[in-house]
Amino acid sequence: MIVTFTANPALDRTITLGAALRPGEVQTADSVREDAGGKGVNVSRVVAVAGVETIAVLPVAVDDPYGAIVAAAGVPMRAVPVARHVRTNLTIADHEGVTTKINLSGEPLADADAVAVTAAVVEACEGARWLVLAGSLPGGVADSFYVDIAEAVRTRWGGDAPRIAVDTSGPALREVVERGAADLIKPNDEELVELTGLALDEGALADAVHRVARRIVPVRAASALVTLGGAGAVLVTAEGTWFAEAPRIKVASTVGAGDSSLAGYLLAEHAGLAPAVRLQSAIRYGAAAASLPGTQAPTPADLGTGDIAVRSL
Ligand SMILES: Nc1ncnc2c1ncn2[C@@H]1O[C@H](COP(=O)(O)OP(=O)(O)OP(=O)(O)O)[C@@H](O)[C@H]1O
Ligand SMILES: O=P(O)(O)OC[C@@]1(O)O[C@H](CO)[C@@H](O)[C@@H]1O
Repeated sequence: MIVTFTANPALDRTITLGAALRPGEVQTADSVREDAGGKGVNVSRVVAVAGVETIAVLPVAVDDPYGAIVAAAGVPMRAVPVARHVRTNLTIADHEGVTTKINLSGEPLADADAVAVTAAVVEACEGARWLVLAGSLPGGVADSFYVDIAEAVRTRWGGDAPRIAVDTSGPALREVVERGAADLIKPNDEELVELTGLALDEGALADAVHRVARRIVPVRAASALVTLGGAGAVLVTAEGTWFAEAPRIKVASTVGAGDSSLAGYLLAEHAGLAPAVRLQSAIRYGAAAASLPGTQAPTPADLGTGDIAVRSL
């Protein structure tokens, strides 16, 4: 079972244009769609459609329509009633799949609600193999919120605690890494640069990612899946480093591609597959997500069948 926790969920509204985005002008959209988003929800959606047990723990006000949208999407959920309402994030995808995303911070989470969601995550982790802590933190909680949750889970479940994957950014990611709280982190290249303060040499991107990520793995995080958009992804563990290029696809919307990669990695790990195969699964799921509109979750049937070459670095 894979438990996810999304501290700051989002309703994702995606507007698709039949032309390039022209800032400052009035344009007519081709279509609009809404998906229950937020990084952990996206991971749970992919895991659920792949037939693996999952539960998405979410702070959702009782009168917030977001809860019903998650349920309608078929994502098993543990909704923790809170005072705040879920934000709406906007994506504009142009005719070539170029994606402009505007995220809101959302309302702050009250102290008592933060205590309630922490307790719900701890309880949901009984018997789980992985806990995924994902997305930005809402206002009102400390930058160490994910670290505090990880500690609460490990204190409660001891040797039976799930392994913990974290996909966040900025100060929340820094706390997780400085405190060595994660078994797996999933930064993209920009987040890795922000985290380490080190630049990536564009000429040999995968080798540069390997060098920079080695400053963190395995001492500050047991492993890292660093996604590089259309350039692929690098997996760094104590045992080795592997790089795989992404397949060429027609991009519809890259929103949620990173979450699908993480889900693909975890599904392969859950199935007991080797690191290189986990990386291939991450790449396939990420590429499938990028080829689908909005924040649509890829199913196993959406995955490409072409060879994904993996290189050991
Ligand atoms: N243009 C693309 N072509 C092919 N595959 C892509 C493309 N963009 C993304 N992918 C796939 O998705 C994975 C994750 O993409 P990316 O690094 O952009 O994630 P991210 O920045 O975490 O995204 P998000 O936060 O929106 O989920 C890549 O490793 C790759 O496998
Ligand atoms: O503001 P955060 O929490 O960092 O990111 C939120 C978000 O952009 O992440 C998902 C894509 O990864 C979307 O469903 C959602 O809108």
